[in-house]
Amino acid sequence: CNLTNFNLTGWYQFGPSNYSNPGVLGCSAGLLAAQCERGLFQEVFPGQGAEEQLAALLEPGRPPVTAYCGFDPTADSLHVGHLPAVAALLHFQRAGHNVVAVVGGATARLGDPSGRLRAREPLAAERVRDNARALRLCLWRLFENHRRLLWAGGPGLGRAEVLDNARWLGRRPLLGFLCGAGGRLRMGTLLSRQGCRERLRSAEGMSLAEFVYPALQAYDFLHLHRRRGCRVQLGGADQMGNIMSGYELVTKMTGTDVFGITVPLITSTTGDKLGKTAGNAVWLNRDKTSPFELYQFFVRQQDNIVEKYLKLFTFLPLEEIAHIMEMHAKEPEKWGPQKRLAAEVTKLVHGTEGLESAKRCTRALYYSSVEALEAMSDQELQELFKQAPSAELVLEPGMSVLDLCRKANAIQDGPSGYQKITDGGVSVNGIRVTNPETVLILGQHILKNGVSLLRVGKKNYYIIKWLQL
Ligand SMILES: Nc1ncnc2c1ncn2[C@@H]1O[C@H](COP(=O)(O)OP(=O)(O)OP(=O)(O)O)[C@@H](O)[C@H]1O
Ligand SMILES: N[C@@H](Cc1ccc(O)cc1)C(=O)O
Repeated sequence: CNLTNFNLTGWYQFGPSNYSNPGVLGCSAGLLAAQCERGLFQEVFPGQGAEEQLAALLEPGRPPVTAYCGFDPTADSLHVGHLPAVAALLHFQRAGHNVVAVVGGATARLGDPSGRLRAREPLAAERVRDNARALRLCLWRLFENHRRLLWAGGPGLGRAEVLDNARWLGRRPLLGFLCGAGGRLRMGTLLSRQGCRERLRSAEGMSLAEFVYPALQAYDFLHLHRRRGCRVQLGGADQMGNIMSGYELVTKMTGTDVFGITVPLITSTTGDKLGKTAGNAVWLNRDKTSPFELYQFFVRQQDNIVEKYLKLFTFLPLEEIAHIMEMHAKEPEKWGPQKRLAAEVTKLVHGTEGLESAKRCTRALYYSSVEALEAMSDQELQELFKQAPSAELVLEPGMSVLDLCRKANAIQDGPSGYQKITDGGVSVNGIRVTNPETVLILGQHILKNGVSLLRVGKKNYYIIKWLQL
């Protein structure tokens, strides 16, 4: 974290992580230091100069500041890689500041070249419009879930807004833009940014549309500064170049000091940035990644990363995270930090309902809970079906457990499959069946919601959906 340059005594004067309790401390002075401690802030711009000004700006008792972060609708959902940027906005909000999430309905048409070796596939206007709508809803859900379920502080939470930059960029005539903002941004500076230099050197080069992308993002900052008094832009580490262009434009056109803060990039175990480009996105919309899958993604995190993720993705106080980790050292087999991480993130993303659903699916699939399976909605069953081999079968009169196992392709044909059952290797809805000829009974082998959970061996689960019951 590059915040070591900061006058930390200034930041810490009310205690580093106590800003989330404004009733007691009324404090945002610890905001940046606290987020730095959480590993949430990577760099601040303009480095040295920001030290005193930003400290003064966020001083307790001063009017709230507005911070923004943009998300391009290049897909119809946000993903886990976006969560640190969203969490950074939410931490500003928790410290009493106002936040704006901008959906890039205009910028997505051009495609941000930052950190990319190749241009994005162009997206049709209609597709961008649909994606933008989905992203707006997704962002609102995050703000709302956070406010309702993760904020216990009563009043004191700043305002949150979701805006689409198509509202202002879409209406801006080219000539007006070039004569205004275009006249202030310098070619030399734009060309010298690392992302631009790399792309110009590459075989593919760079289109004019991509080249002007940072200028449009810079214009967003200016627009939000004028309309909302926005002083801070947040973004992933790959956004620093664009944020610097915004800084240049706002300071030149208004003479006001503004700031940029980046969050670290979340990478996969193979080191790729988690997201659409690397094709490893874990989505935040239920139709793409179910609450259960999201929950399982976090439950599966290794010990060496889970503390970092608790700090980044949850709003638990650092002391509580330290306690969770101490308990984990004593009882590692309980996977306590992983489960807490998964629960907190699932609650933020899908609300209490989503968390219940994720736990229900987990109990049904990994703990053979018949009650959980029986309580499932059609949507949950479909989501669960994606996770385990499944079969849709029609119940025929006199159908036996052996028939069921064969039709579901759960055992081999011939004597070895038969023996698997007689050896006690098969259970239906959690009850072991050792007689292969046992006839299936409604309400016992087939649950009220027309489903059976078949287990073969220790870990092989099959979900059966009975048709035409
Ligand atoms: N894996 C990640 N870790 C941290 N921040 C991220 C990650 N992915 C995206 N972001 C940040 O989220 C914001 C919006 O990103 P955007 O939706 O435009 O995706 P992107 O950066 O183009 O990534 P991709 O298209 O590969 O998913 C940016 O500030 C970006 O830096
Ligand atoms: N350029 C950002 C998205 C963004 C769009 C508009 C903005 O004003 C800010 C950020 C990205 O691709 O990640």
